Order: sequence, then C-alpha cells, then structure tokens
Amino acid sequence: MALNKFMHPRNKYKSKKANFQYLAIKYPEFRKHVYPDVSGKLFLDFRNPDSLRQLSTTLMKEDFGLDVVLPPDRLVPTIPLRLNYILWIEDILKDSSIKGDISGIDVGTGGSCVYPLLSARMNKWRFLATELDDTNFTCAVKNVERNQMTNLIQVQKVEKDVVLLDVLETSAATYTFCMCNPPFFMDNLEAQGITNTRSDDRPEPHSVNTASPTESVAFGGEVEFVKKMIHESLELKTKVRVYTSMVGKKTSLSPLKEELRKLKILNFSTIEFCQGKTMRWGLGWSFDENIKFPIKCEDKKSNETKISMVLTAYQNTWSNQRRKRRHPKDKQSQEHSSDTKDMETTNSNHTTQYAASMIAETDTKDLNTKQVLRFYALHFSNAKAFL
Ligand SMILES: C[S@@+](CC[C@H](N)C(=O)[O-])C[C@H]1O[C@@H](n2cnc3c(N)ncnc32)[C@H](O)[C@@H]1O
Repeated sequence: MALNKFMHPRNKYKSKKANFQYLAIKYPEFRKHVYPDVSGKLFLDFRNPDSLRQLSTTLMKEDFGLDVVLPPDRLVPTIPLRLNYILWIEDILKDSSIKGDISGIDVGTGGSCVYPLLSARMNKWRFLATELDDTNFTCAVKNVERNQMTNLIQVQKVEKDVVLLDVLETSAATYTFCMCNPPFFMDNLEAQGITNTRSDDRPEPHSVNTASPTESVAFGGEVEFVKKMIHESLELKTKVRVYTSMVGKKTSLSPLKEELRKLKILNFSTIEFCQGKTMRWGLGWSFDENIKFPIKCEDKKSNETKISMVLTAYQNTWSNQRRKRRHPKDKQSQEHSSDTKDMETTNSNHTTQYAASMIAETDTKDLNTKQVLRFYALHFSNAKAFL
C-alpha cells in the first residue's frame, strides 16, 4: 500500500493491515466476500460495492466496537481515511491546548454517521451531525441509536443550500470545530467519470465509487460547497472555533486558499491525508487567534543515505530580515510577503518561530540522516511524532 507510510502516525492501519484471514474466521458475513488466490492468501474485490460495505462495517465492529448498517446504494466510508481526518482534528485541538468538553459539527454525515460515531467512541466528543438526503438521515439516526450514542450525537435533517448558517444562527450553541466531506462532483457527468480531470495515463481507480448522485453531486462541486462554508463562517466567526473540510481533489485547494486570502482569513492550513492508494486533502481555518494548526512535516523520500522532507512553519519569521531590522516600524515589512503563501497561519509561538528560522538558516545537507532526524526532533516538538 504505497501511501500507508505517509498515514497519520497514530492511525492504527498505518502498520497493521486488515487481517482478512482473521476477519473471515470471526465474521461469517465478511467470509462471503473474500476469495483465496492460488497461494491460499485471501483477497477482497475492491471494485464490488457490497464487499467494500462489508469491509467497512466489519472494521468498525472489530476495531471500534461499533454496530453500523450502511444503506445499499449510498457512499461506503473507507475507515483509514476517516481516521486520518479525525486524527488531524485531534492534533489541531492538542496544539491549540483545547481539552475537556469538545463538540463538533459534521456537515453531511452520510448514512454511516461515520465521523461522529468514530469520534464519540475514540474521544467522547459530542456532535451535531447534519444530513440532506432522506435515506442517509434515517440510516444515520438508526446507527446512532443502535450504538446507544444519542447522548453524544444529534442528527439533524437539513434542507438544500444550507451548510452551517441556518443550523447555527438561531441557536446560542457554540462548537469547538466543524468537519465535512462535501459532495465532490459538479454534475452527473463528472460523477460518472465522463468529464472528470483524471488523466488518461493514470490507471483505473483501485476501488469503485459507491456514492449515489444525490449525495455526491452539488452545484459547483466541492469547491463551491466549501466556498459557501467559508462565506458562512465569516458570519459565524468564533461560534465555531475551527472550521475544516476535506476535499477529494488537490486542484480544489488553490481556489479555496485564494478565497480565504481574498476574505482576509489568514489563519488557515492544509494537510494531505494519505492511505492505501488514495490521497485526500484537508483545509482548516479559524478566526480564533488561539487556534494553532499543526506544523506539517512530510517525509517525502528517504533511503539509507538521503532524506528529504517538506516542512511548513506556522509563521515566516525569516523573510525580509534586513528590512525589518532597518525599519522595525515599517508595517509592510511585518506583514506576510507574497512568497509566504504557504506559511499560512498568523499564530505566533516562540518555539516554532525559532524552529522556522533554524530551518531557514541551517543547511542540513551536510548532516547524516540521524543528525537530520535529531535536528528536526529537537526543533519541532511535533516532528517527533512524525519521525
Ligand atoms: C460525500 S458524502 C459524505 C458522507 C460521510 N460524511 C462520509 O464521509 O462518508 C456527502 C454527504 O453530504 C450530504 N449533503 C449534501 N449537501 C448537504 C448539505 N447542504 N447539508 C448537509 N448534508 C449535505 C449528502 O447527502 C451526503 O450524505
């Protein structure tokens, strides 16, 4: 699984692949979906929606003790990806020193209600889960009841065109974060793969798209959906402390980051979710100056003699140093310059400023791998988790 090494370090599927042999013995329903190859090794047909559905429900049962029923013609949630997203939110809360009573909103929870169920099981977070589609709404409610989680999760039916505003503006409740896996396609043609941006050189997707048009298509696709969330967040501000959404295409990030900059929302961050053979991306933003998005430390390539990483600091503290020294009061020199596009948050933090300067000033190419690792571990408290 090419991308598993880039999974979140706390993702339990990073080093432990699902053991089909073990699951087939323990779960008779799962056994019906696996077949032995010539060597006797069991495999599952990832292009068969029923098999995918069975795998997800079996993993939720085995690894999280959750009894989940998924509607036959609706999106099947892949569990390692959903976990990566939840773990990123855990990191944001930890880095922002947010503890205690945590409450989230899951926009478009699906029939599985997967994010609230996993998060409530793992962290006891409370959730308001919204859903537009009738079938998904009914199924999500039943999944919450089936797992006796009505004390933590409330599922709310919404009408079209509502993302956050109508749900929140009439209520005095505030939330720690919101999350969303938006409808990804612009129209049915894109949903059927007829007008999507996938290059002809790329192999066929490893697994089948299980989402129905009602849950996967929205006007303007995921970009417009998340833009709407961004605009609504401008009205809601700190009623939700951290806004996040996943996107299915990397190309969706640029217009969304552009929109955030245009609206002067500068405390934002992105992340890659890597699992199996698929990648997804997360975007988070906040109006709360205490929210700190985790430093990204991605080990891109490494072998015994070479290591290369991409690190994104909280704040650019090293550009225009000369100008800043000469004109300490020059407002422009204090502001982010255009080459700091990816130094996206305005949070200040001594350790990270120092670490960012160290990265800029230290040429690590002369160090051996161990020294480089120690260097990053020393200067980035978060990096330890990733190394
Ligand atoms: C891509 S699916 C994600 C489902 C689930 N969260 C998951 O990750 O597996 C998007 C879901 O959002 C729902 N949806 C679409 N527009 C919505 C809206 N404006 N408010 C709430 N839910 C919406 C769809 O019906 C669908 O269930």
